[in-house]
Amino acid sequence: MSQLKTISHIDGVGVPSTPGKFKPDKVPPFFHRLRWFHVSISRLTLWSSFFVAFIVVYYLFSSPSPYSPSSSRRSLGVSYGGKDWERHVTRSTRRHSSKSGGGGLTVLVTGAAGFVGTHVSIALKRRGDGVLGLDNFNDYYDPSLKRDRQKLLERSGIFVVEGDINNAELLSKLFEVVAFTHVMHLAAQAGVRYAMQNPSSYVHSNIAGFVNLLEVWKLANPQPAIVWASSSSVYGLNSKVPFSERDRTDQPASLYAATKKAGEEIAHTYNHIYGLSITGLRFFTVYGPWGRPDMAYFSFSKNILKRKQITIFEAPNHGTVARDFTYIDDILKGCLAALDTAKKSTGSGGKKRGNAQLRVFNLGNTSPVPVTQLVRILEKLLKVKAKTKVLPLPRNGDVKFTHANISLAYRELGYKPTTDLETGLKKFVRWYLNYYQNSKKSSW
Ligand SMILES: O=C(O)[C@H]1O[C@H](OP(=O)(O)OP(=O)(O)OC[C@H]2O[C@@H](n3ccc(=O)[nH]c3=O)[C@H](O)[C@@H]2O)[C@H](O)[C@@H](O)[C@@H]1O
Repeated sequence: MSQLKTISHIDGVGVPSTPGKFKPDKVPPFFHRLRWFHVSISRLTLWSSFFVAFIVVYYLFSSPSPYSPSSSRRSLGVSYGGKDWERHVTRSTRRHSSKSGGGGLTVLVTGAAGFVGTHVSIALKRRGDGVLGLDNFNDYYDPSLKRDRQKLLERSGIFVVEGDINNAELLSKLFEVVAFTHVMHLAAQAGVRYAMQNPSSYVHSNIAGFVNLLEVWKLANPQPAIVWASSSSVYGLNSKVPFSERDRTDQPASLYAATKKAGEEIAHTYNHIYGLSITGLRFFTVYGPWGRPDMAYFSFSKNILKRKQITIFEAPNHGTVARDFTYIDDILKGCLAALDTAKKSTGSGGKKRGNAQLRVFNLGNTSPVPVTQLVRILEKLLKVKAKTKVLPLPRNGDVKFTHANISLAYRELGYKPTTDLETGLKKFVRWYLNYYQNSKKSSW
């Protein structure tokens, strides 16, 4: 009876509109079954609605509004925020005074799981500075190498926030939680030749990402002092050697170089309008342990060991292609010196309060080495003869040579590279064999 009531109350179908014509006692069994079926469907619908409502309410109350700052969030597929997250961030940025005189900086390192980023972060932490890493762990090259670098960072007490430099909300949150005194901005789309394949990734990271960071830094209070990675590639087709910071940089030979050059101009703008202290470092073909698999010294080593052919580019008329290869430890010293000599930004809350420092330095080795010589050294260290093929230098952004004049960096930063290519490659090869062969990891 209650079943019948339910049917008539919720579901009008099957209830006669004309009373008297319908005699429930004489309903055939088929109609009973039909009614029972309707009851079940209605109950199912009711309970499903309750269930859906419950899920919606639960979601609304458990996941905080994206506009509430002290909450846990998911953005670009990465979670951040919340008490636990903040505890990691705060612990990582705690300073420890040290005998070496360090320990005075609180640094955000973007691209911390990258090659230079890992080395710089660990060096800062070791001397007592507070360090927080930021990295999006993209797959431009094998992300497992980045994850292994992250483990190294974690062992040194450095927390790496997983996120993109284009995520303004995340960046603002970081500056809300920590009063960073400095930023070492190394996150970028690297690689000269890859720009032909994926041009937008260069615009996304090296231009849009950089502007996004600057927009956050200009508003930060205190504004941090910024040191960032430019590139020797800005010299482009410049033929005057060695390259000096005063030389022209308006002839980039690749989109990569153009985005780095654009970064230098953008840095000028933010320094001029907002009083941000900014130092650009023009790195010259940096190499060493935990390096980048897309670079020639790294991929040559892999292919030589696998007895695969490598391609060596040559300039027109069998001309030599050479690079001012610079060892990571020397670059590292230049980075720390740039941070230590960086003056404070002068603005706050988006307002400039005075002129701020704006610098650009070459960080090279001052002794270019032909790529053929790089291969000879690797053959000797790996004890394997390389199978080589010589091709003309492709028109995809490569330049014939690079050669740094480092007198300005020497004067202002005390920068003095001490590692020749063979010594540096010896250290790289030792690391490479240990990392890939002894640990049985598959190489990139
Ligand atoms: O100094 C810099 O600013 C730049 O240094 C490197 O760029 P690159 O010097 O081209 O370094 P590699 O890709 O390792 O190439 C080194 C040399 O090997 C040559 N090469 C490369 C690849 C190859 O298959 N064959 C070959 O002969 C290149 O022409 C170049 O002369 C980095 O990849 C850039 O991210 C960085 O900004």
